[in-house]
Amino acid sequence: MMKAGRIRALGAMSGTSLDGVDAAAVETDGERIFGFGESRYRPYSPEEQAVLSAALGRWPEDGGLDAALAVVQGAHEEALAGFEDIALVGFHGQTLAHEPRGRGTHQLGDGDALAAALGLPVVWDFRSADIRFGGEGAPLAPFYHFACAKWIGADEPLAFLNLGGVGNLTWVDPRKERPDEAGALLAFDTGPANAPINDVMLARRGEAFDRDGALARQGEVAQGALEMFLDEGYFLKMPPKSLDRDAFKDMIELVNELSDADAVATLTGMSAAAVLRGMEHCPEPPARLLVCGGGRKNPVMMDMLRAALDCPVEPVEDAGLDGDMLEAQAFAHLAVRVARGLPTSCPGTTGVRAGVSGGTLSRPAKAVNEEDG
Ligand SMILES: Nc1ncnc2c1ncn2[C@@H]1O[C@H](COP(=O)(O)OP(=O)(O)OP(=O)(O)O)[C@@H](O)[C@H]1O
Ligand SMILES: CC(=O)N[C@H]1[C@@H]2OC[C@@H](O2)[C@@H](O)[C@@H]1O[C@H](C)C(=O)O
Repeated sequence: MMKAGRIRALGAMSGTSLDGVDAAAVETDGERIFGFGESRYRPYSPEEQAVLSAALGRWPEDGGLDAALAVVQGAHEEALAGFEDIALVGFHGQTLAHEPRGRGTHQLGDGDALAAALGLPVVWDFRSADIRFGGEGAPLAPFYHFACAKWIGADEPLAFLNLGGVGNLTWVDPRKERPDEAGALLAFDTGPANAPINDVMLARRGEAFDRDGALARQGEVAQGALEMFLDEGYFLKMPPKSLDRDAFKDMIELVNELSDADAVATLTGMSAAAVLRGMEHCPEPPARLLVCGGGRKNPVMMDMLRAALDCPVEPVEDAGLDGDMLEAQAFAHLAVRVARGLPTSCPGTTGVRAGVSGGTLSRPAKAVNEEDG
């Protein structure tokens, strides 16, 4: 087990939107952030996206994943090569399926092979242990959000919202010492965020997403469809709770009869409404809501949140953080926690029975020999 001490770790995240791999370096001891390093975005090509898309929903035992695995490994090797002074890598992998109370969770990726390719120790498979101990396996960024809250000097409760393919919310009390202390964190997936908008944009317009909310701005939210969406049982469940990317795929049918602009406006309204429902679970009103992920660049979605919330709704950049790289940084920070045997989830974040340190550490043969000597 690694001793306490600050190191430069590199994290990689490829999210549910299947757009590419984010890689970012963080100086951290797994408890505190000391600074941020370089970052890189390595997009998936349309061909690679098609291979990954075809693999969504598959489990390791289903087989037939060789082509998708080659895409994930190749893209990560490119994304992670050439960073300087890195001591440890956190490799999230590409989520293909997530059924915490069913078959488990599946992040495609081979940490042994990545460790060998990079010549660096790699922590991977972050979510399985949490599920084995009764947790949702997600979200895992909250322990990093706690460190971010300390880094920005917050002294009252605040919330982080990630608007990726799926949305997730973390309420943080930075007055606590540790993230796994009772009452320090409450986190859960809010609902779909950009995934259904992207799906409709692609099907109807041949475009990957609704840039700057331009189409949603021209439409109106269909209230009937919005109410039917909010009747979903997921919104009645108490947190912690987590979602598969396509858990709400059928919601697209609710907007089938609408014009393109009204359909996209309504899906944008649904994502915002899901967040607003989630905000009701905060133990205390947060002083501010800091938003990361691609959805913070959608002014229509941001304005819907602002119109309904009492607290400021800001992109995380307003607090000096990088909203494109926050999740990649999270897996760098979490990798250090795993190497030190510190928990990466707790009852407040995933519903796991007690704090658990997830993840598997793979060392390249060379590093093992050096340590032995
Ligand atoms: N300028 C923009 N205007 C509107 N939407 C945008 C803009 N830029 C990005 N997005 C949305 O954000 C999405 C990408 O978000 P992000 O990279 O945070 O997702 P992810 O990390 O793949 O998802 P997750 O966090 O669920 O794993 C895009 O697919 C798009 O829908
Ligand atoms: C199973 C899985 O990959 N979940 C992702 C996904 O994308 C957003 C949301 O759903 C969140 O639960 C999680 O990612 C972030 C990084 C997390 O674990 O905090």
